[in-house]
Amino acid sequence: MNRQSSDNGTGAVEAAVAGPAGPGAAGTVTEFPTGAEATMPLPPYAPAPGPSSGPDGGSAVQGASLDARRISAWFGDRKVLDRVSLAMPAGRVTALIGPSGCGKSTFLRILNRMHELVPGAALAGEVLLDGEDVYAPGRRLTEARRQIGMVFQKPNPFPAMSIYDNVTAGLRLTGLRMSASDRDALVEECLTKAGLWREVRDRLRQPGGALSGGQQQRLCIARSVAIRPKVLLMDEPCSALDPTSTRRIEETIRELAHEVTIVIVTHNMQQAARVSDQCAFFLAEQGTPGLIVEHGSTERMFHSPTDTRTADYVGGRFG
Ligand SMILES: Nc1ncnc2c1ncn2[C@@H]1O[C@H](COP(=O)(O)OP(=O)(O)OP(=O)(O)O)[C@@H](O)[C@H]1O
Repeated sequence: MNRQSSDNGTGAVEAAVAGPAGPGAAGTVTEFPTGAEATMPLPPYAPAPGPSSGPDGGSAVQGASLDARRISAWFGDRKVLDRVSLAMPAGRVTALIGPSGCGKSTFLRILNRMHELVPGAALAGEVLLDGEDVYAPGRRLTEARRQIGMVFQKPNPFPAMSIYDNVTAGLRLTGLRMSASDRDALVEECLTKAGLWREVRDRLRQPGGALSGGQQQRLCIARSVAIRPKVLLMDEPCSALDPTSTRRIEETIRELAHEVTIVIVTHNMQQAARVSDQCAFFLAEQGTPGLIVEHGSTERMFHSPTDTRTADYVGGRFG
């Protein structure tokens, strides 16, 4: 099924998940929702469940499965992805790797319906979130973005807004009301999950823009987590950060993976090896649209890939 760019104005939403600076160079969006979509209520807030046991006695898998089927994408006449299929299991970290320009970010943006905000952009295929097509007719754009959050390359907190208000920004923009004590608990919970609570607990009323780059990125993660997404997309979330901040974010990713499905684009092969459970290797050869050459468990992709191009890429011989 072909789907042309369908933004209708209210669709220019990255919800609060994305924040004011938008996704960056390609398709920057800075508007917030208006009208009915702006006040779409969230489900009632409930404290996050504690660790639970699955049938095998281990932790129950949370998050949702995401299944991309035969995704093709165009910018104008130019096809940049060709029938890419990838299953991203619930509660796992999937890394998208590959050389620059092969369509990783485009694929990521298709997963939460951001691609369609770019003028002239089009796509074909299906994205199933726990079996339901996020592009189904009648399905709200904001609903997809609430369930599938996004963290960008460049940290984009609301700089003048307090740390506390940054975390709750998504709730207010989507119309959720909750008591002050529930809100306090949520802020602590989300900052803790993002690995930032101990560093900011005494200065929650200071502006988000006063934090370091790595702290700002963790604040953005806290903001995304606050609206309880089922999936968190991360587009090179550490590329603007120093090694210490990078390691801190990687720890956060591993901790969050217990409760949310994560899909991360990274150029850093060590990072892909450290944080992901499975990898998909994208490639666009000689001006052809990007496709997935190979995907599988991170262990296998790094130690016994079946395609020589994968071996060359993860081995640092090109890219
Ligand atoms: N807004 C846009 N308009 C037109 N073409 C675009 C746009 N965004 C991306 N492209 C093109 O689509 C192709 C895929 O780009 P994309 O950013 O998805 O690749 P990528 O693998 O994520 O690259 P990188 O690793 O450098 O971020 C590229 O050829 C790029 O030039």
